[in-house]
Amino acid sequence: MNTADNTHSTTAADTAGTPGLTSGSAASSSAPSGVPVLTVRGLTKTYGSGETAVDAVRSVDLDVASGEVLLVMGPSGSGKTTLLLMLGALLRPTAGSITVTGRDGRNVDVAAAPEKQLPALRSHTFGFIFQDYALLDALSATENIAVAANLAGTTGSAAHNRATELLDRVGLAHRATARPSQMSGGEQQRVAVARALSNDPPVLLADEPTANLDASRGRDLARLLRRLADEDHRSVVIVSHDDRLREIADRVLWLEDGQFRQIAAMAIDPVCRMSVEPTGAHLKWREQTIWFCSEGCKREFAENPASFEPSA
Ligand SMILES: Nc1ncnc2c1ncn2[C@@H]1O[C@H](COP(=O)(O)OP(=O)(O)OP(=O)(O)O)[C@@H](O)[C@H]1O
Repeated sequence: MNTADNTHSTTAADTAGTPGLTSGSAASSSAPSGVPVLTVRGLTKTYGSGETAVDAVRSVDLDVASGEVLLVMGPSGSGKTTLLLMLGALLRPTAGSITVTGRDGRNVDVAAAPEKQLPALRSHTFGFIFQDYALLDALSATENIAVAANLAGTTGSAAHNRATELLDRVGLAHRATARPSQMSGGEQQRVAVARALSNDPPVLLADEPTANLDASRGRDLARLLRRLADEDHRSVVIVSHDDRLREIADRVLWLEDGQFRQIAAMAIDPVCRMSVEPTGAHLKWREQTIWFCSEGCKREFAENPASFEPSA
């Protein structure tokens, strides 16, 4: 990651920070060097109207480069899912443009595309990864991927071969005939990643992909996403609360009230590793202020601070 031509203004190294301390870099939604694949301007989504209107995303600008892993974090209700759904042409924006460059080099404004073009646009441009995997339990791992390949126009033995190849790529060749209910959460999410790759999309969009995985499986999944960006030059956009994903991100952006804000104001709870606002539970330790998401994490830290040191 962070190869020489990836001179992002906010890098994983910048934002990893010391647990409990605010990180030092400002969030940047501007383009890193590299070929832009997604260019977003003035993106806005308002749900409802009149007195009950909710401005979920407010005039957001964003560029995502080829091969870049972008992590969007933020509190619950800040607009992360709304943003991701709009990027993937699953939700119409109220205003703004989303220009995506396809594998053929052509630019399409997803926000302005006619409704009848959207299914084809989605299936050739985006791969989706969801928190709950969204696999069909009546089908085997191979069949789940082959069905997605079918929808993107690859049929018969070609679809089966593609599914087999992708299962191998995510390290699950030996689970080809297993059904989702026979697999662990980590395995199911890997199948979901393979399915997302079935149409060879330039952009992968992931909504809380590690939320249901334990620490080690979450890390494995994060590394897999990083590898797909590096090896295939895919852009990967992840929205998540999971601080572990910072390790593989080229940039971390903080969304709050539908707008990107300075990430410098955030701290990392050293116990649960969540990003937290430096406004609630805290204590002084070794002349530093350590911030927590809750009194529970603060208590846990106070009982044995040394075990939560960065190197622990
Ligand atoms: N279909 C909808 N109709 C009306 N309001 C909605 C709808 N979907 C989301 N909202 C509102 O839009 C805002 C942003 O919601 P969104 O789900 O995008 O946030 P989020 O950051 O993904 O939250 P979380 O982290 O809890 O998933 C919230 O105030 C939410 O209540």
